Amino acid sequence: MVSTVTTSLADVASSDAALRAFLHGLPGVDRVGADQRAAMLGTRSIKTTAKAQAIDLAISMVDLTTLEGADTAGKVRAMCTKAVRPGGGAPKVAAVCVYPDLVAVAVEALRGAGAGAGVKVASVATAFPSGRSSLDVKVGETAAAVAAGADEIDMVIDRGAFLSGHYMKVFEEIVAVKAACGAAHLKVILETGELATYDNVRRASWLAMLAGADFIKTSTGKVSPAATPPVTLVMLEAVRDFREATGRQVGVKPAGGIRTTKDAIKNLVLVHETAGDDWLTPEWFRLGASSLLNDLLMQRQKLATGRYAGPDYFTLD
Ligand SMILES: O=C[C@H](O)COP(=O)(O)O
Repeated sequence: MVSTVTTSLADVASSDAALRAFLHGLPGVDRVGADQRAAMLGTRSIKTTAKAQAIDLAISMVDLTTLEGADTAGKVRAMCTKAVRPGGGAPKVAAVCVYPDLVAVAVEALRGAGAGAGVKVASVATAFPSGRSSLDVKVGETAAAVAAGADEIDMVIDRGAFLSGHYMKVFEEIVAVKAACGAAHLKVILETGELATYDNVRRASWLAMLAGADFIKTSTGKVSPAATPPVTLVMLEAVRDFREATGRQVGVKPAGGIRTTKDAIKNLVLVHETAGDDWLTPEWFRLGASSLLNDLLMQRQKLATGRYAGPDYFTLD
C-alpha cells in the first residue's frame, strides 16, 4: 500500500480526476475483518496497576466538551474549572471544546484558573455540526474563533460534497480553513456516521490528511453512530499508513458516545495495537466527550479506595 501511495502523492491533488483516482485506488477495507478485530481488541483485559495508569492517561487525553444550544458562560466556566482540577489529584484534561462564541469565556476562565496553562481551548467551527454554509462564512468563523484565543479548531467536512464525489471541493475547503487557523491546530471531523462505508472513512481520512489536517476526528456527537471502535480502527490505520508514506504524523480524535472508562480503555488498546505507542499521548490522541470524565473519575476513585464515591462526589457535566 505504501509504495502505491508514495508514487502518486506528489501530484495527487493536482486535479479532481487525480484526487478521485488516488482515493479510489486506496485498498478497500475488509469490513468483517475490521469489525472482528475491533471487537477482539475490545475484550482485552488489563491489570489493575495498568488500569490506574490507563485512567490517568485517558483523563489527560479528554477534550471536555459542551456543544449545546443552551450552553451558558457559567456552564463553560464551571467546565474549565473542572478541566484544570478534575478532583482527587487526577491530571488535567487536554482541552475544553466549545462553540465559537464561548471561546473568549473559556480562555478567560482558564487564565483565571492559573494552572490552566496546558489546557487548550478547542472550538468547533465551519457551521458545526452540519457544515452547511458558504466557504466565506466557514473561514470567517474559524478566523474569529482563533482571534478570540482558540488553540484548536474542530471543523466539519462537507459530507454532501464528499458523498457526491466532489472531493476537490472538500479538499479545498480544508486547505482554506487550515490557512485561517494560522498557528492553531486543525482537527477535521469526518462525521463517519454519515459516510456509509468504511471505505469512505478511509478515503475521507486520507483526503483530510492530504489537505493538511493536524488531527482527524470521527464525529460531531450529533449523529449516530458516532465513534464506534471499527471506525476508530480504520482511522488509526490511516494515520499509521499516512506517516509511513509521508513522514508526517497526524492525530486521531474519536468523539461522540464515549461515556465509560471501559470505552476509553478500549480506545487506548486500539491505539496501542493499530497505530502504535507514538500516538499514546494527548499530543496525538484525544477523546472527545461530554460526560466521560465523570466515569473516569469514579473508576479512579474506586481503584484507589475500593469504593465508588458516586456521581454526586464529582461535579456533573
Ligand atoms: O466532540 C465531542 C462530542 O460532541 C461529545 O459527544 P458526547 O456528548 O456523546 O460525549
